[in-house]
Amino acid sequence: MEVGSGWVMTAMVIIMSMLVILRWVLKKVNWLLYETKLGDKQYALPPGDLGWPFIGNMWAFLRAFKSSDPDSFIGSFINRFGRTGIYKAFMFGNPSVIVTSPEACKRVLTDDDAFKPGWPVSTVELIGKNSFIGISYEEHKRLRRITAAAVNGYEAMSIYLKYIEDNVVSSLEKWTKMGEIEFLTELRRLTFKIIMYIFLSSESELVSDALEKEYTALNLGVRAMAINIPGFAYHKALKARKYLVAIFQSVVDERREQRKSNNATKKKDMMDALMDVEDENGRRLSDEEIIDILVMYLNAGHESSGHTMMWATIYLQNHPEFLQKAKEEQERIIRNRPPMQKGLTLKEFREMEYLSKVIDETLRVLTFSLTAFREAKNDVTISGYIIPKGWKVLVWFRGVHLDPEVYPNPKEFDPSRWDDFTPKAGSFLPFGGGSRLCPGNDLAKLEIAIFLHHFLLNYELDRLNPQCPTRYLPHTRPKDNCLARVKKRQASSL
Ligand code: HEM
Repeated sequence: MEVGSGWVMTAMVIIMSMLVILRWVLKKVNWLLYETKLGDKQYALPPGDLGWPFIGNMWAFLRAFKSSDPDSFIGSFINRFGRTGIYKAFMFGNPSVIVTSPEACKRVLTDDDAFKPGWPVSTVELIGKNSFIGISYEEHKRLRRITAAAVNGYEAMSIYLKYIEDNVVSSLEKWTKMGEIEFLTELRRLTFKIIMYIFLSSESELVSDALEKEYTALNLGVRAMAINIPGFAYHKALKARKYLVAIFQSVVDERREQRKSNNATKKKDMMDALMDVEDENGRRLSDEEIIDILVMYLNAGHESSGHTMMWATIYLQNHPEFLQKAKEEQERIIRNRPPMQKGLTLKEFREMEYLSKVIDETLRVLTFSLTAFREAKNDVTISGYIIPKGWKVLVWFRGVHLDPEVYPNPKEFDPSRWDDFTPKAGSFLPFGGGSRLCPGNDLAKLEIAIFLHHFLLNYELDRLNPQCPTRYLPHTRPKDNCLARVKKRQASSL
């Protein structure tokens, strides 16, 4: 009996030792594959670890972002390697460096000589190789100049203000009659309708709703593992892209026909601008190029604004004192309005000082765009560490916005932190920075402000599950998409 248990013990010790050795060996695979070949430079890499073979740190990333504490992912780097603000890791299939300090983020976003876009291949497949994340530096510069002016700036905003306001007002009114709604889903439909109008002059709700559904599937795939097998999110996303491309192709065909028949009375929209643009050799954009730009812009231009509107509403409702202050400002704007004026003006939008702080604070706490991807064009030194040529760089916006050393008590929603406070360079990046700064930032803020203006004055949100847990992938949202009733605000309900 005693001899038998001795054997069992020995076998267990051997198995345990083998497991420990196996773990050690596996942990060294990525180091062997990616670090040793750097020679002496490997010693100047930032601190961190490249995780397991193939999956790298993705398991840890997904585990954290599927839990209630997504920041435990970066937290584990800080705990293990200190607050260096720059860590090596293996993300989305590539050896990478994650930057989380304002200085490093700013440098990566603004140094176009050292960095180029570095989105995962799977993302480029879904958004399009001719979209801004797949084209050359020069081509990006040219297409950006043409498209950005049409969505941002004073002129564009004054053109779209009335359309946005009319649709906000009618949507809010409609929602009060719909009973229980997924507030987020409805906001996304609203913002999608607006961006469809700006780009395609389309007002068809049927087309708009059908496309928006496909975008939901597309976005689920963007943040998922790139497994192209039926049933997986990435596979569904590829199918959604195919469908979107087919629809946009028919829109392009139809527009080309219209233009042939010289329908000159129609207003010019972004589609016309894209069809008219010529490079220095007189070359025009192909259908594929136009379609990829549309796929990208229509996606970027609605998800983010819809989510931000929802969170601003939730945060305000959770803080009656801030809601009251924001409401009073909007009431003041209405009181000071000339009697004959109908609807908001850009001047009034600029006077919404407190609301602007509410929006900035929402953008910070939410950080809709978790990260942006770049790639080092050469060996680059940041904060004394080397980022080797070809390695990906993840600009971790969320890390900057929720860093207690940059924003005390960072998870607390507090618009007053913006009183007499100008964030130092690189520490407030909701729209990114540098040559790829979001071209829709003004438009997004305008949409959100118009929505909050009308919501605060006349409505309230009655959530069915106010304690509903939050999901962080693909974007931060309540699990139930904010199931709620939108009600007319009673005079005494504050
Ligand atoms: C709250 C709303 C929004 C947020 C938080 C947001 C955030 C961002 C961020 C962080 C980037 C930078 C990505 C990078 O550096 O690689 C970006 C880029 C972009 N955004 Fe937005 N965005 C918003 C609204 C919009 C709107 C309304 C539009 C369209 C009208 C838009 C169109 C784009 C495009 C086309 C890019 C790529 C720019 C380039 O690569 O040059 N975004 N956005």
